[in-house]
Amino acid sequence: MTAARQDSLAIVGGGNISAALLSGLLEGDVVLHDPDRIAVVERLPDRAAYLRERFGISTPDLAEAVRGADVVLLMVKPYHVEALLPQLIEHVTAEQLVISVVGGISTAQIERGLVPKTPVVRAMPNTAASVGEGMTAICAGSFATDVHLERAGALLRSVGKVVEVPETQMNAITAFSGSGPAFFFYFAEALIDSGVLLGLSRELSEEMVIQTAVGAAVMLRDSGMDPVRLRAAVSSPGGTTITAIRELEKAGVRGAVMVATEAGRDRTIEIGAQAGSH
Ligand SMILES: NC(=O)C1=CN([C@@H]2O[C@H](COP(=O)(O)OP(=O)(O)OC[C@H]3O[C@@H](n4cnc5c(N)ncnc54)[C@H](OP(=O)(O)O)[C@@H]3O)[C@@H](O)[C@H]2O)C=CC1
Ligand SMILES: O=C(O)[C@@H]1CCC=N1
Repeated sequence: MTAARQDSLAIVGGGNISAALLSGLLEGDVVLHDPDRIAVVERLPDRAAYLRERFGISTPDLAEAVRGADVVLLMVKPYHVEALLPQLIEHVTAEQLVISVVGGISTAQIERGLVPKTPVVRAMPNTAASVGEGMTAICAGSFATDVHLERAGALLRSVGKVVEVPETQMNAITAFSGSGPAFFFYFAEALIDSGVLLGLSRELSEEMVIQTAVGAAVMLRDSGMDPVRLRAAVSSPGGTTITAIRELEKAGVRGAVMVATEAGRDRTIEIGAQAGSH
């Protein structure tokens, strides 16, 4: 049996999200992509050397990476896009698919800087792609067809779950599931500190919080019960859990989470507007 031909990928920007994707594709129990078909454009020489060493990919210049690539992934910070597009237009053709994970930047903003009719898919992944448990939302730009969406979806599905959404939801999703792992890590940090406050060693507290988080995540995914019912099952009448939850409610933690994600969404909109105003 012949394996299906894999897309050759040119990834522009070799930072955190790029490494998460590479790790998911190349470091799991099963290697999901041929490293020879992945080129990463990274301008920091030390970082480029690290990526070559760790993943076995190549790190050529932009022209060489993009030449002949089926898919060009933009993984740079939003404020780098404006300077990047004039370089990309020199090399990217409308026969290639561009996938942008850049927070706050719309497909229209990307399309305006490329050769007319270049298909663009906007994606918002998260760093859990590194362990094959990513959550990515995708939407199509004006020139991307279902075939392009499916191609982007297939690549990102190999490192987690993918949902297709209207582009109007992308800024909210950036603040919600793009940033999402950071919120869970933040809560884990707080719980580990609280174990230390209660007199446990940091090592023991960390071990117990991590396993509790894994157990709770698997229950959320696999039990068929929603978070409200799962929490109710832990909260014995007049017991310790409901007493502690009363304190979280008094401190306004639920409201703070909502205000925080609204602020993240608003920041995403601001970033997009700043990028478009130059
Ligand atoms: N981190 C995350 O969890 C997620 C990030 N994103 C999005 O991904 C994008 C990248 O984020 P992240 O990986 O965290 O950022 P990083 O800063 O970690 O990585 C970006 C890298 O790209 C390099 N770079 C910038 N411009 C160019 C260029 N023209 N050519 C080559 N390399 C370049 C940067 O170099 P230098 O340092 O010199 O600028 C940097 O090393 C952002 O737009 C973000 O919104 C999306 C989902 C999740
Ligand atoms: O913090 C950020 O701006 C990016 C977007 C989503 C996750 N990280």
